[in-house]
Amino acid sequence: MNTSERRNRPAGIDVLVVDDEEDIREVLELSLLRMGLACDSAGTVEDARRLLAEKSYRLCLTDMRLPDGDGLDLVAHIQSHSPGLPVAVITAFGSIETAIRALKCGAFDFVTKPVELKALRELVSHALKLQTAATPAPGAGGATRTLIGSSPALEHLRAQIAKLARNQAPVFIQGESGTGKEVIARLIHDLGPRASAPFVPVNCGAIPPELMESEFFGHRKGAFTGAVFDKDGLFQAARGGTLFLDEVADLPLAMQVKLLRAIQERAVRPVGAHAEESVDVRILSASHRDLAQLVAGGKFRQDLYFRINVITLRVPPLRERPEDIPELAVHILARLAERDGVPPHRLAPDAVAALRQHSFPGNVRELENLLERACALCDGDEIRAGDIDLHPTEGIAQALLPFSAADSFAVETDVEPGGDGEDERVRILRMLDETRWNRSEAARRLGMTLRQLRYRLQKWGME
Ligand SMILES: Nc1ncnc2c1ncn2[C@@H]1O[C@H](COP(=O)(O)OP(=O)(O)OP(=O)(O)O)[C@@H](O)[C@H]1O
Repeated sequence: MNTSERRNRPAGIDVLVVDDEEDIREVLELSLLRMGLACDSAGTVEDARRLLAEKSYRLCLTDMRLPDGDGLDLVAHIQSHSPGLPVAVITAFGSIETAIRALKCGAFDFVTKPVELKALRELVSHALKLQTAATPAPGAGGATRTLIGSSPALEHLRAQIAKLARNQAPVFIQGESGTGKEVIARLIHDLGPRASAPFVPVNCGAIPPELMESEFFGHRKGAFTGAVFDKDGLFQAARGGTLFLDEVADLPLAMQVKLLRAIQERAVRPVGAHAEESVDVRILSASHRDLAQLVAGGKFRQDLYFRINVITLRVPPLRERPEDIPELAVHILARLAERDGVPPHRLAPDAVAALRQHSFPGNVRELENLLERACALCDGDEIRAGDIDLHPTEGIAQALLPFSAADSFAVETDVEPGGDGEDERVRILRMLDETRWNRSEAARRLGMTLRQLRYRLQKWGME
């Protein structure tokens, strides 16, 4: 570092750089200084610990291999002594396993060697935003209240969400349909340093396979018939923010390979383009299916599974937390009332008791649908048990069951009899029956798009 650069050094110390190679420390310090950040540096875990005990920093950047330990020791130390301090690790090029281990230990992000200025800049920018991001304590008010419920399971989930919002690790959200996986993904985004950038949800099951590459990575004008303009893909749309891959298990194997590459390289190549463009996005994904089982059955790539599933968040079904039902119901009734411009309906005690006993295969979405119907059917502003139709098409579902099981042999489908997928099929068929096969209305009531519904019907050979 030359004298004039030393003179320009900002007053506070922002970053602790830990690397045993002096040249690398110098390069990092210089790069950070040019971003207006001052650094301290340490060459060993012990020196780093001493500095951490003496001063407070806004970011710690550590190499993995140090003479007296490794970067993970430091990540663990910071987790227990300064949990608010974001720590990022520098890993050797290609050693993705190490990066994943670091993320699992609580590192907020990683960069690979040789450290590119652009990647460093993005990392620093996210780390510094963490200091100002809205990160209420678990259980506190604020944004976490968009996730309704106070059961121990939900409080635990809320605490995990607050933690995960602070790092950049890919998270896989597993839970039955309608449990709130998208609500949770949004929260992780909203509470983190990417909150001011876009959150882009994509239903992987709803994109026709032949359009997938262009939808995800964009295309150049003339790349194929109909490509009359350059078009950005979902990765570009989520730049700086979060890409939420909902129903990730529905991705065809060919697309899984391309996605893995994009995630690993942090770069995409639009269809018809010659060069890759780098994209900085955090990947969150979700499915109601058991990805590990799909991997075992050869339907999901193991390498992609490990990449997107650094941390798994399990969302419990509503029947495992019936104590959340009254609170959710009040919230849903208030929302319906606001939508319709009327005072909210109240739930009579016998209605609450009936709801608490129901098994809710469709989870919170089913509760929403039940309450919407009950509001329309009840007299006055109180919903009584008799106004709630818990099994609107019970007989029909039973009649459909043998058909679903038999059909699953004839049609190439990933629905295993008795599995989650079959629950979904019964739910969809019930709704179609209830709406006299009005697909748009059924999709609306099921909380999915018409395209998503059509995709499922096509998959089951029913359209
Ligand atoms: N804890 C919750 N608090 C408030 N609303 C919730 C909660 N859980 C779910 N919901 C509501 O339930 C509906 C379904 O939630 P969401 O779409 O997030 O579920 P999902 O698990 O992603 O479903 P799917 O697997 O079918 O895509 C939404 O209207 C959402 O707002």
